[in-house]
Amino acid sequence: MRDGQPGALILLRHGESEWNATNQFTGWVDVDLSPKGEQEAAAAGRMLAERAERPDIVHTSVLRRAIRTANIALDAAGWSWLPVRRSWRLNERHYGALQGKDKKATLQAFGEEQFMLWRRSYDVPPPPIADDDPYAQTGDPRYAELPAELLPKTECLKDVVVRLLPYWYDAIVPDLLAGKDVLVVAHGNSLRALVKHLDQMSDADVVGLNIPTGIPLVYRFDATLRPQVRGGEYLDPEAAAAAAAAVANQGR
Ligand SMILES: O=C(O)[C@H](O)COP(=O)(O)O
Repeated sequence: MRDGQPGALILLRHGESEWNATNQFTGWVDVDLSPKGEQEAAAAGRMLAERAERPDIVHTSVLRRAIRTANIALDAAGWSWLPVRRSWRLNERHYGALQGKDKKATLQAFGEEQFMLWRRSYDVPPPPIADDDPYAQTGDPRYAELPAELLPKTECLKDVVVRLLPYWYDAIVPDLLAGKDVLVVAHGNSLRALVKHLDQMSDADVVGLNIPTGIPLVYRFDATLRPQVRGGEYLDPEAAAAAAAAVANQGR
């Protein structure tokens, strides 16, 4: 918390999930952290305690890999008592009919161009998931109050920007402008959407942006909420660069 200037924003992608480890498209499927992911979450918490502002409030998606990452990191930092809010608007991008599919097999079946269009293009969503697909969210009680037209069956990154921004402006920006430091624990593509917005990246440039698991990324702002450093500052920049390159190469 600080006087007269916006608080800091700390972004944290969940630790490695079970399906990151097995290289499967995940999206809204509610997989757990892998043992390595639990370790990454604890290490992120220790890094935060040593090198970052203590947040005044924490936000997570409603997916357990983000929720558990936040819990483990906060516990490791000694901050388990912090208030936490959750929203589906911070969820991973819905990966449509690709949810559950092996990334390498998908690359081999559809080729590099189509694979990368689905993974990284700004406005081409994967095919929609069928309601009776075992990896669809049909009947999931956590989305029961969402009107059917808001519950996605697939999303491109542009769709994520559109559903994320109301939460950004209504739930996060007021705290930042009040000088509070905010931790957001979310996902590779929901954080890509947020970083695109913060850095005013072009649709073309965001294609090359990859967010590593478990390494806190800190944004500090000027009075008009423009980032002081474009792209923010990773607390472990070398590890972040290596891990982001590994994310970019998934499937190969
Ligand atoms: O949902 C997923 O599969 C991952 O969390 C993000 O995957 P991507 O890096 O292939 O978009």
